[in-house]
Amino acid sequence: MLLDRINEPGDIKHYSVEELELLAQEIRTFLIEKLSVTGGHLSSNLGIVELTIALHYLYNSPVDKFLFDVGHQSYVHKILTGRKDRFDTLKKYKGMSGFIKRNESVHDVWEAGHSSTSLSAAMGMALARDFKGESNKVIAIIGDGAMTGGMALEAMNHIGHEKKDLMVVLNDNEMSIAPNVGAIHNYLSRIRSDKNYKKAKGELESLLKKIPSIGGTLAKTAEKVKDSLKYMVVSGVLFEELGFNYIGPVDGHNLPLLLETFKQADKVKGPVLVHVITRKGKGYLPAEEDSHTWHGASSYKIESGQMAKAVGNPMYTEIFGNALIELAEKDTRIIAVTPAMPGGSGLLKFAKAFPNRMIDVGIAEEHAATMCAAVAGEGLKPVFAVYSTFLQRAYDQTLHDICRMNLNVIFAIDRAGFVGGDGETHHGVYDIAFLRHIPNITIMMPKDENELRNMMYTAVHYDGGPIAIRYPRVNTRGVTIDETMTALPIGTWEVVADAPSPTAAILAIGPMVQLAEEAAETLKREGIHVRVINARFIKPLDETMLLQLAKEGLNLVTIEEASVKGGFGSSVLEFYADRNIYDMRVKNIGVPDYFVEHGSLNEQRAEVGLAAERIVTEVKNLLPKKRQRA
Ligand SMILES: Cc1ncc(C[n+]2csc(CCOP(=O)(O)OP(=O)(O)O)c2C)c(N)n1
Ligand SMILES: CC(=O)[C@@H](O)[C@H](O)COP(=O)(O)O
Ligand SMILES: [Mg+2]
Repeated sequence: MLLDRINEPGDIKHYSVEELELLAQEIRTFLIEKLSVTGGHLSSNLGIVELTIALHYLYNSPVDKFLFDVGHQSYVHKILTGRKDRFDTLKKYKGMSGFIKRNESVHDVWEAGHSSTSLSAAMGMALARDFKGESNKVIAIIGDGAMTGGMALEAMNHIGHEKKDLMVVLNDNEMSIAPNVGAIHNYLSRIRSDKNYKKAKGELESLLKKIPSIGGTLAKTAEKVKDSLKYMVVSGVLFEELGFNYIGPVDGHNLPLLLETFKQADKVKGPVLVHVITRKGKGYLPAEEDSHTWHGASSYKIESGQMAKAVGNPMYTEIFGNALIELAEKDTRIIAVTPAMPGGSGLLKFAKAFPNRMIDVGIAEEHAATMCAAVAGEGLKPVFAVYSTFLQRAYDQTLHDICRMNLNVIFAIDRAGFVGGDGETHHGVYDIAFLRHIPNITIMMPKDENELRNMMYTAVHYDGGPIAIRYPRVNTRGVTIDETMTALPIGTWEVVADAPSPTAAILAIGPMVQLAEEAAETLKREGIHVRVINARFIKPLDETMLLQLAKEGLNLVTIEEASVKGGFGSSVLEFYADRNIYDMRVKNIGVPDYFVEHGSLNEQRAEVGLAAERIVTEVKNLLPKKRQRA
């Protein structure tokens, strides 16, 4: 196999085009085999095989810089840069990352995970290169979905102004995760059908030449018509107007054509955009026909080496999607908004039930947030469904446009906590810290699926301003679903376990409540009695309960699967400090101040000490010294 002989990009430089095409077939087979065991971003990587081979064949990584936008489609790059033998560890603990990782290879020059950063980075690398008087290539590989991200447009605006030598390869497969949306997508679609334009233009010219005498005048008029037609359809005029040299569209699976195209592009001075048309999932029919389902690891489950459609227990996401349908049936004010994640956010069924009430804005979290503010300002009930990590993009819009005007936006924050295989770029562990200090916002987290439903009911019937529900990327607790949903009194916590004279109280949020209950059982067996509190409102705190705990003189342990710095636990400390209550002994357990890498959820929790055993230890550490010795 050709693949066996590849340990670095230079190993393919002497291959013939026929051998490169054979290599592409081998890589596709390799990807399907490996990912049928490990999972991963299958369809995006199957679609970028020839393109990645062509780039490594023509250019010299790492001197020439390859910047993969998002980085989920960098498996072929990893294969060609000496990591094919690590694919059994893909997204595994201490194994190979599913994204570009600088500490993995010198060929990995720009990390991502969040979309639309590659063009800004390419501009930065070109700027630095020119300052240093170097002459390497800077090549950003960005998908049509990522191109809808605001950062990409900001960068293009600047690149077109500076006119530095750099290349943008637009990998256009008409798909984001779901089918791509937006005016840019529509524009690209028109270019993709460019052959129609060429045909129309040719026919128009030959027709005019046949008309004697007036033909000339008509031709001039027609020229204007043709030019206006050009401004509607012709390939790349949008990019040309932004200062790029546009080349394309070109078939991204035709290796000889790709090689020739890039050779042409190399002759161009200034920024050049090569528009490559690919098919997401190419080479694996189920993924070609339904690249949405086969986009990411959570979309399919591996069974006996074969890939099967998504199976498994419902996650909180499914409970959210079903409950939103129930609520929307009764409340026509409800509008669901997603930034390009309808599937991952559990809104596909909602979209079927209410086609005009599910709005996919593309990869545009900032826009989504401010749009929701305006929708709420007009008296409707926008539900902004967004992963915690991607909400980081909309911090200012949340503060400046939603909370400051105190508008009734509902935040459905999914993937709150560790996410497992996607690792540090995707963990939802900072939203408590970056939201709880903003005035007017209410933040909740359910301990189980019934509480999630009740929180959604609470949020829909709450008109006191912005309200957020955060829930994790884990299976639900499997409790029996109560058909009825009820409102929770804002700012009230729930005692889930108690004892006659507890020595301590454990304040837990979300899935940590279950760990706290387990810890309480263990402590009870050792004669140490504690109260377990489901601190289901992260903001506002249950001040009555906090003052009662102080009155009883209980030690406190707080636990959250979120940044301990600035998290829920620190808000408890602030509460007591603000009231000059200093004799409370409080221990905060949470995610420490470093980035936790990819692995399984359990491995990540174990690494940072989110475990019942840790709670037991911390409760004991807070006991009076004499009791600790007992
Ligand atoms: C800021 C941000 N929002 C959402 C996502 C989730 N996401 C990951 S890949 C992707 C689609 C990217 O589409 P495209 O760039 O066309 O790449 P393709 O998978 O089609 O090759 C999305 C929405 C993200 N990574 N970053
Ligand atoms: C690359 C990216 O950002 C998404 O594909 C993400 O990996 C989806 O995560 P889930 O699998 O949790 O939906
Ligand atoms: Mg795409």
